[in-house]
Amino acid sequence: MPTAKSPLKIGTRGSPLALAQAFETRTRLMAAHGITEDACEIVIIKTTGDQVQDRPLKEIGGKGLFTKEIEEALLAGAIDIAVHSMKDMPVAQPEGLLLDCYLPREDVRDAFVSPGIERLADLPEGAVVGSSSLRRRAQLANRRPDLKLVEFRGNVQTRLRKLEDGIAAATFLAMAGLNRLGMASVARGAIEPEEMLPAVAQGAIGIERRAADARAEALLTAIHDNATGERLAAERAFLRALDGSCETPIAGLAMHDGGLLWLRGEILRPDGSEVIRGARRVGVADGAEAGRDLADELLSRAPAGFFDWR
Ligand SMILES: NCc1[nH]cc(CCC(=O)O)c1CC(=O)O
Repeated sequence: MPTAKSPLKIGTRGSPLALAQAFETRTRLMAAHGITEDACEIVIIKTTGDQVQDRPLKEIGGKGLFTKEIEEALLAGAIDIAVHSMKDMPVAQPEGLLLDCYLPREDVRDAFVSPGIERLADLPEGAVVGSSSLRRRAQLANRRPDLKLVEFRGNVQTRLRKLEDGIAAATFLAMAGLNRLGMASVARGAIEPEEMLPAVAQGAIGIERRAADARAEALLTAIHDNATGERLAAERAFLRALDGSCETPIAGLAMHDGGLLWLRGEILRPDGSEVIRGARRVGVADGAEAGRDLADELLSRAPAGFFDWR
């Protein structure tokens, strides 16, 4: 058990959303184990993704822009557990680390954010929308080739200011992040998965640890949400089989449905000119296999050159 003398060190990025997720993790650990706040110390770690604010992330390149420094701190023993947005996590972890604890998942949907327009469908012909997400950009270009897409980065406040300044008529954020920041009122509404399939693992928080750390394992087992684990096993296997990362226009969502796991996935050309969709319904324990199988199917249906952007 962590004590005030040897507290559990919880590593996190310093952004408001990352901190909210770290605090939620600490609260759950305290409730599950009857430990006090000073037995769980929050340690802020600056990552490459945090340092570069002026360029689209895909230009910086490389996987794990928000995770590399945190995983190094875990391996070095500077922290004991690391709290992550699973959406930003590479599909495989470095040797010696394990990522097998998930908190109950938040809203998986994307939010439609606009000062003047009620719904995505109400955007006028040729409207300017801001997003730096390859997935959202490709999905929007596919549904609404008339829209003009501009790059949009920065935290929620920065993006809202850009909207107020008239740089774009609308933007998109994860509902989960807005909910965790107590900012759900910023969203005009949530976009249903049928209209915009979310990113793999959107809305899920994962907690990583050293594989050999028995204390961390025992602490995390008590707060793990099994249903979220089953869904992410399917979604992440799908992404892994596509060799995807946050640099690729891929969407995937698994939901429990009538005792089964229902996995939907799609891959897009970055310019949105083509989308390939598929789905599987399998037993809850077979999600990973279904994810790989669905990825194989979509890849086999993709015409030559579909992945030229890789
Ligand atoms: N790529 C940034 C990122 N990573 C996780 C979230 C939101 C929270 C989540 O999906 O769990 C966001 C911001 C966004 O897409 O609005």
